Amino acid sequence: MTDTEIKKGLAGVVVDTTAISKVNPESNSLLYRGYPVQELAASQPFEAVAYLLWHGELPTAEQLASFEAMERSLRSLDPRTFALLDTIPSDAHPMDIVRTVVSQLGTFDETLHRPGGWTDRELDLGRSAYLFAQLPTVVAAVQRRRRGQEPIPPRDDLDYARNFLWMTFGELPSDAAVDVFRVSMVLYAEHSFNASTFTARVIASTTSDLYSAVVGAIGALKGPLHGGANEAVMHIFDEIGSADEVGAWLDRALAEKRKIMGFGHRVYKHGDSRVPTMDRALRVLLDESGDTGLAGLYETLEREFVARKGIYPNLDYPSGPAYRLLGFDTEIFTPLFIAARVTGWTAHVMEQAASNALIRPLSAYDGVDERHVPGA
Ligand SMILES: CC(=O)SCCNC(=O)CCNC(=O)[C@H](O)C(C)(C)COP(=O)(O)OP(=O)(O)OC[C@H]1O[C@@H](n2cnc3c(N)ncnc32)[C@H](O)[C@@H]1OP(=O)(O)O
Ligand SMILES: O=C([O-])CC(=O)C(=O)O
Repeated sequence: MTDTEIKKGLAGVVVDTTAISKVNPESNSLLYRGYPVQELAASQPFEAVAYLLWHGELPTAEQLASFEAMERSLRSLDPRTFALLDTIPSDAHPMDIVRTVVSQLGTFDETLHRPGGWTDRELDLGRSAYLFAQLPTVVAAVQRRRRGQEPIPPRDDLDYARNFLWMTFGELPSDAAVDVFRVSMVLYAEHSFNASTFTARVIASTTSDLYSAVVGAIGALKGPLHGGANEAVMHIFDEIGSADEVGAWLDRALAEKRKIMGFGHRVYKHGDSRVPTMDRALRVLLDESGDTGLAGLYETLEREFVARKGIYPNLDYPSGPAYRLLGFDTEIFTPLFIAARVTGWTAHVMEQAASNALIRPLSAYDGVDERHVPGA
């Protein structure tokens, strides 16, 4: 061992600068390119937020129209993607399926077939738009396949949020419900150096390509300590059953030292900046559905856990029940997070490339002392 101070999990370590988002735990705020996320969630289509993250400015009306037209033109899946989906076990986890498809999309990109141009910004903007447009079609197809349903082709008369829901369910919910979905996408889009974004930046730092960075980021997002928590929240709800059971369930879970999914955060210690906005959005769906059982469970678990531990919900806590009320399978919740976060990941890949240094920290060795192979 050396005397070097080890920051396990890189907690509190500042590894680089970023101009993409600012997470401020003191003021409980989150800015995308300087704009409070709440203002973006209240006013912007998700397409405009993607554009903002990549370009640094909100689009003009003309820029938005041209970006939307491009996005709509890139939505259809290649027949080879359907063929790939047919080879994957139908009960494979949707995160693994989406990760595999993104990997395949990288192989379709002929600009990557030879070294050179792997980190070109103009090409990366095109690749980012392509993934942004393809992921809803992929996730919707994966959701439908789980239910034994045929995929529904994209509709270029619908915006991102409406088209996503249309391709998944073959019908559109109320405008209020569509808006809840749009808000969730905006809130999930970006969050500085979280584990999956950092993974993407590590991969980009080797001057590898953007698809490889996104595939790695998906792997990091899958874990329940990170993005997988929105799925895990609903497993916990299903395990508890009803509000009446919360107290006894929580006592048992805490005695067993279980982590309660959807609570806690590495950076925010007084609550997640995005939760009030997502909580209001969830309440729209709870009111629409009249599901008092789910509302009671959601409120009681939060109240009882905060009272016992003083640890607050993160974004995954209200998002889980919101996605259930929108009609998605629990295992599709984290793929929805992928579709949103691909905007932030790719913005970070381009930022890393623009000012690159190979990311390669040190470790302190604590294994056995030097020894020798007998007879060598
Ligand atoms: C979009 C996102 O990725 S947000 C995060 C989503 N993840 C989750 O919701 C999973 C549940 N939460 C957690 O596991 C943690 O809060 C994390 C991983 C998110 C952040 O954790 P860290 O900053 O590493 O803190 P750490 O896990 O060390 O927790 C500190 C203490 O609070 C406790 N704690 C933190 N979160 C929780 C929780 N959800 N349930 C129970 N105890 C918790 C820990 O057990 C630990 O207690 P101890 O000091 O007595 O050992
Ligand atoms: O910032 C983090 O560590 C996790 C998180 O909330 C996110 O990625 O949205």
